[in-house]
Amino acid sequence: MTLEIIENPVYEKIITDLSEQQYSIVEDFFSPEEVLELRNSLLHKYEEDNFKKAAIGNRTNEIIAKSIRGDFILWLNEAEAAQAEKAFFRRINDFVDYLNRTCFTGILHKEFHYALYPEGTFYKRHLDTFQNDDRRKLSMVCYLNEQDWQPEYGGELVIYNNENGVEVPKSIYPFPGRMVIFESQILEHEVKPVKTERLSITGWLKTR
Ligand SMILES: O=C(O)CCC(=O)C(=O)O
Ligand SMILES: [Fe+2]
Repeated sequence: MTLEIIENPVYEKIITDLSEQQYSIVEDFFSPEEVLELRNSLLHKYEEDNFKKAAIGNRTNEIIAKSIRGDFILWLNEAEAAQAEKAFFRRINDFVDYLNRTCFTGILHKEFHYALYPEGTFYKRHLDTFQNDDRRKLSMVCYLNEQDWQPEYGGELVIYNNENGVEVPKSIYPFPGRMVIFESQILEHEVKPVKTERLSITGWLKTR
């Protein structure tokens, strides 16, 4: 067995960004084909009525709060994943393995869901660990919108970064294939109202 780590430039960029600014944006975590397959899989499952209104709080404290978030979600089960999601989890597992080996992050678990924001919906400013879950270490969001997504469609993710005691909001448009990774315990963020349906896959890497 070899313990050699082959350096991965995309993962290295994420690790550097996270240590310098607590978030990272990468455009090429997945290939355009993988993004398209995930998008098609999401839409297929949504048409089959498998999504449910997202809740606030953890699973024992499910209060549907439309005034806070308006998205519909479907939790993914790795063991029962179809083709597109299998490839997705392979890449995620490879990334987790890399993180654990190079940074000793101690990621043991993960959870991911598809999300669909219908026109007019949003997700108010929050911290992902408010869901009574302090095991969440890193939040990951990959956007599955169509190629021609325009800034005027809204739906930008705004991350509230703190630079030397000053809050600096950072707007990130949900362009297809774009992946945003950030420290779940540190960065508050929100999804601005969308003017057209917005698709993504979102999840958390957890320490225990
Ligand atoms: O879709 C996004 O850009 C962020 C979603 C989010 O903040 C969440 O699901 O907790
Ligand atoms: Fe969030």
